[in-house]
Amino acid sequence: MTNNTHDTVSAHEAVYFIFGATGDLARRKLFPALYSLYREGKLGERFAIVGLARRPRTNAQFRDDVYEAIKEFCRYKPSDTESWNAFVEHFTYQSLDINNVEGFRELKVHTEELEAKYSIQGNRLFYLALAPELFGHVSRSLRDGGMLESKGWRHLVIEKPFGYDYASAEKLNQEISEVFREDEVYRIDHYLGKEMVQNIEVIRFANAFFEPLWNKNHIANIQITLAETVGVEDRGAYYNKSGALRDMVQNHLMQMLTMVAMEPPSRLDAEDIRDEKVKVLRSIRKMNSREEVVSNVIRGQYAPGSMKGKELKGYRDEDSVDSASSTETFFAATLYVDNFRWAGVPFYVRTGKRLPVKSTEIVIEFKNVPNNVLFANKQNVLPNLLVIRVNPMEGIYIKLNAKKPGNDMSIQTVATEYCQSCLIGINTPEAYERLIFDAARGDHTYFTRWDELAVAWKLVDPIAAAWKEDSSDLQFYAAGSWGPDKVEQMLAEDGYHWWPVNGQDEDNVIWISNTGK
Ligand SMILES: NC(=O)C1=CN([C@@H]2O[C@H](COP(=O)(O)OP(=O)(O)OC[C@H]3O[C@@H](n4cnc5c(N)ncnc54)[C@H](OP(=O)(O)O)[C@@H]3O)[C@@H](O)[C@H]2O)C=CC1
Ligand SMILES: O=C1O[C@H](COP(=O)(O)O)[C@@H](O)[C@H](O)[C@H]1O
Repeated sequence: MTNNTHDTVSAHEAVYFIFGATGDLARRKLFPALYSLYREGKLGERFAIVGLARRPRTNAQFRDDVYEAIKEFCRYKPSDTESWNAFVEHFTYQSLDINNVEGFRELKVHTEELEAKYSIQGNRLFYLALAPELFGHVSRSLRDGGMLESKGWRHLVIEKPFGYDYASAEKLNQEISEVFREDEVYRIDHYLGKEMVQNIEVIRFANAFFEPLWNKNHIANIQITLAETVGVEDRGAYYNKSGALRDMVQNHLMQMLTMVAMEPPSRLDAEDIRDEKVKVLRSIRKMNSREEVVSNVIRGQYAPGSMKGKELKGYRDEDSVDSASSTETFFAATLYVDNFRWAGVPFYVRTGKRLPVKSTEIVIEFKNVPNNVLFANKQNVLPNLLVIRVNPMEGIYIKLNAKKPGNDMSIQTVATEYCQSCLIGINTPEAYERLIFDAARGDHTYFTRWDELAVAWKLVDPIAAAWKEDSSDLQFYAAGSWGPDKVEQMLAEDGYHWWPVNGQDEDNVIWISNTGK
């Protein structure tokens, strides 16, 4: 946590401004997250939520929208009328174009009324669920409209994507930093709000038997998979400019890699943790030429295919996608972290849309024992694995070798699993709940600092530039498959293979698990 972290008890006593309150993110994620926080007592009663967007809405209409959103997307369903009304009366709506400074002056008057009504001491959280090109405008209008003149704190929460490349991200950051200090800015990467991503620190730093092995001497390779079954849905216009590299790799994938690879921070403090993460990003080997990109990265695009018997169209046939698009919907790469701990250890990463399962997993494959007498007997000794299941199933398992009961030395793989989702059910806090809560209490730990973002862009920019030169390396894969064939080869060349994800499993494994399997 940063030094300016607020007391958790009073942190939620604030006015929350949702810019983009009529949009998809507000509906699917933000209103449900706020309701869950409320139901769990984390918002208290001294708070107000102001929805802002251009289209006209009365307070009553807005509250109806919030109701529908929560009914559809929240892990808690709206309670009885009395309790529901007690919650929703905290919501008001103002029609506002972010370019209209006069509208911000009206907002200031409205805000002061709300602060008086709920005894809020001037704490203001501005959540920008808007297109990134509007971030700079909003920041200026907030300042010019007098919205930053309050005696409490002001926190700016910004959605991804933060820029399109390093140059645009830097410009955006410059615009924001004319108005807000870095410690007032909370850049969302919702993967950092996921339970199991945060759990990486505990798994690593609270278990005596992992940390001594967590290095090149004992780890053969690390595999990170972010597989999605969905296609681009109705986001073709955005996605076609972004592709998997900017949509998933520059942010979510890099963030997970840094959590796995970072040095233990000396304190569990936001700045110490983020310092360690930046060091990892700086150590990732850059690809400086098209040749290096082509030999280390595979990009793919889904072609027509099928999943669970359903025919699926190819990416180029999706709405708002151009029919000759070379945008990648799949990315796989071998990355190296060139530092003492990880020298020579391949980090195999892959992400894609229209893959057979929805699953985010991190696999740590340990090296085989140095002198395995059992190998001589052609025994099937598999490497030990630690698997962190991030999404949608949450949990961890380790795979070990044990003797099969009997007279010979046959070997049996045993997997011991902690399935968190099986224990807690699907009602675990959503990433957005944690992140809104942390942003209110001033904890930056799970938000990306500017220097992290800058280095991440500098890593992916050369890849994008190499791809722009020529698209001959783009591979097609059938929707519903595991991506281009070359992806298996990428590991096979190093003598490895991708471990199955999402509970797909090999024969001959005994599970000891709280799933009951
Ligand atoms: N949707 C999602 O799941 C995710 C979204 N994001 C990011 O969140 C942000 C918002 O996304 P999303 O909700 O999907 O986008 P939408 O297009 O659904 O919503 C955009 C919102 O911005 C408002 N808006 C647009 N122009 C103005 C303006 N000039 N003044 C005031 N309000 C304006 C719109 O309302 P109106 O037209 O009424 O003005 C609308 O409420 C984007 O940066 C996106 O990349 C990130 C991760 C996931
Ligand atoms: O940020 C994004 O993430 C989602 C995947 O998130 P998850 O929590 O469902 O794993 C992805 O579908 C989307 O394209 C991307 O913008």
